[in-house]
Amino acid sequence: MTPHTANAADSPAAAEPPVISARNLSLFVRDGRKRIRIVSDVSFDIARGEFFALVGESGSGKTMMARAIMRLLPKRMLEIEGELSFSGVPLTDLPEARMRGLRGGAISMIFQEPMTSLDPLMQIGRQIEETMEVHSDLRRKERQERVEQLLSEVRFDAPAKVARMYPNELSGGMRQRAMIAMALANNPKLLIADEPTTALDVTIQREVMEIIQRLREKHDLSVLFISHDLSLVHQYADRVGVLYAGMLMECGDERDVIGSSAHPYTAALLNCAPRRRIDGERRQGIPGVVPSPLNWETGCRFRDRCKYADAKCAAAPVPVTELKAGWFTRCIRPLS
Ligand SMILES: Nc1ncnc2c1ncn2[C@@H]1O[C@H](COP(=O)(O)OP(=O)(O)OP(=O)(O)O)[C@@H](O)[C@H]1O
Repeated sequence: MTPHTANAADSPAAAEPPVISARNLSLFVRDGRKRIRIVSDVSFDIARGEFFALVGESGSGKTMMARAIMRLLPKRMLEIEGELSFSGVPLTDLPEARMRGLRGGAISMIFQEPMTSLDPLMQIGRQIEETMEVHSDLRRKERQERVEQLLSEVRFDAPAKVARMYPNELSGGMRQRAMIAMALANNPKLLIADEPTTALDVTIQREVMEIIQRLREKHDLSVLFISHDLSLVHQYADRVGVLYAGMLMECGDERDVIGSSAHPYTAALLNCAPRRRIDGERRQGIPGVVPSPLNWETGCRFRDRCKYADAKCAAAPVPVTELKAGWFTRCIRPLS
């Protein structure tokens, strides 16, 4: 399948391999003796410094993609087929010892719930220092200085004071910022952010997004942003991948995917998004539910919920069509 990638020649990072490259990637989980495919034939690249958003309804496979990149689950629980590489290094067969060096080092991740990463019994500064102990050879004094520098980068006015605090002394938004500081401790190349702002109110959400954006610009960080929130994606992403029932239905520049959605699923998702409500349109859910991986059939997986579908959509696997350089869709009659 053709890679879902931006026009490489236009990219300033054309000479170096993408930070993330996925080719015909499928993921499988085990349920007893059954091997269940939960992601099918996904291809995309994330270039250096690029903000790539993965969107889709609950159960579409976004989190499992992130887990595959971080290799957070052992092979017996999450199997990877196809190619997945990080800055040219294949991740699929990388020995666990080397993967541990990348995780929390060159690749780091933040979650919706900061307490997934933060230890409630340890001071914030100490926790950030610990990640540096694993991945760097900085001395104690240097680590402590870096902790304060990181905390001020995520806009704490009194970093030394925050370093001595425990997670329960911070508000939700402050905890999220502390988690970002921790994720940045070892100068990652890739930050995976899985619904990092979903639990926060709108003002704090903006603040966290602005921090991620600023850090990304300052450190040339690539971001894989997993979200349901298309208005945030519209505002911050360079490129967007739309995942549905484990398949990438559309992928391309934010301007194309959000601005002129080619796949009826992208259009339907946008129709549910708050941005459209502001325009005065009524919010509509997409009728029906995402099919379970146990019930995937040949043909387009969205067809039962698609208002444009006919018999042809069920007949054969849907090929990927390139609409223009770097903009792909998996629909036999794209809207654009
Ligand atoms: N151990 C498992 N056994 C069976 N199915 C699984 C297992 N783990 C995950 N799945 C299925 O994999 C699919 C992808 O789940 P995933 O959590 O990646 O979706 P998501 O898009 O991140 O959803 P959300 O937005 O709710 O987090 C879902 O259909 C889920 O039911």
